[in-house]
Amino acid sequence: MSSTPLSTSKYSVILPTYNERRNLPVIIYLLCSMFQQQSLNYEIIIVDDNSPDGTQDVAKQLARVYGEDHIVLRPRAGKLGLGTAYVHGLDSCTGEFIIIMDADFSHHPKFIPQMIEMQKHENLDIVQGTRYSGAHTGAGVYGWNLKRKLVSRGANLLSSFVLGPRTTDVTGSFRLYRRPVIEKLIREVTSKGYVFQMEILVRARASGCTIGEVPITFCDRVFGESKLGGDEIVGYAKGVWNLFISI
Ligand SMILES: Nc1nc2c(ncn2[C@@H]2O[C@H](COP(=O)(O)OP(=O)(O)O[C@H]3O[C@H](CO)[C@@H](O)[C@H](O)[C@@H]3O)[C@@H](O)[C@H]2O)c(=O)[nH]1
Ligand SMILES: [Mg+2]
Repeated sequence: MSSTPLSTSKYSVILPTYNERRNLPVIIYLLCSMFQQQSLNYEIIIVDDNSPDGTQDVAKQLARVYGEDHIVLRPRAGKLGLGTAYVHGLDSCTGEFIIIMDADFSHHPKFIPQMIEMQKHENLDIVQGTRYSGAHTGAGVYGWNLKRKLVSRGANLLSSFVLGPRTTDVTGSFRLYRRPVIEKLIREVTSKGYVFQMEILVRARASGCTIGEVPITFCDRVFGESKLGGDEIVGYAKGVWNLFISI
């Protein structure tokens, strides 16, 4: 246990899950251990879209182990998309700060203290984990094939070129927000799927939010499969266009 807590604020993690039964126990263990070691006040909101693999049963067991004040299950009836999962989870958050991340260990909780530290030190609205800056720290993507790397780089280049958000990783979804900031931005966002991350960051820049970046390593999942399909890629391109004509 550290003697001086990093912060006295409460942190709410929104963890969207779809078929993450095998990943959930470990990510929850890593999150809870990190928050306890840092003496931070926290809750984890699991937004599960009725996963057929029984993710919700595992979530309920974890709530019994770690306490229902720390693990909150907010299920939905079916697979309704990643963007709307955050909107749904946000309604149940009680912390002053919101952390969004993936449940498949691609986003390691060890980076969260750095994100909190940077937010406090620079009094920022948003801190995002970036895979595309700070390569000397080991930041980057590990485990993706060339096609997936090109899709990710292409998506970032497209939005940088068209929308100029001036951050290095607009599609990444490991972020810390001040709660009022994400609550305001989320009301403006129209995307439902993976494109949500890019839209919210572009809108954040347009409305003058202060944004910091912490380099992160993104390792591809070990268990299960990515839910990113061709329709999400088409949806992304449409999202860039819609923002271009509306902002
Ligand atoms: N509730 C819910 N959760 C979902 C859904 N789709 C995906 N998820 C959850 O969202 C997280 C990310 O999904 P993955 O399928 O693992 O995404 P990825 O292909 O690894 O993509 C990652 O990189 C992208 C950019 O490069 C990111 O845009 C994306 O958010 C994610 O970080 C996982 O926890 C997954 O269970 C959905 O429709 N509903
Ligand atoms: Mg993943």
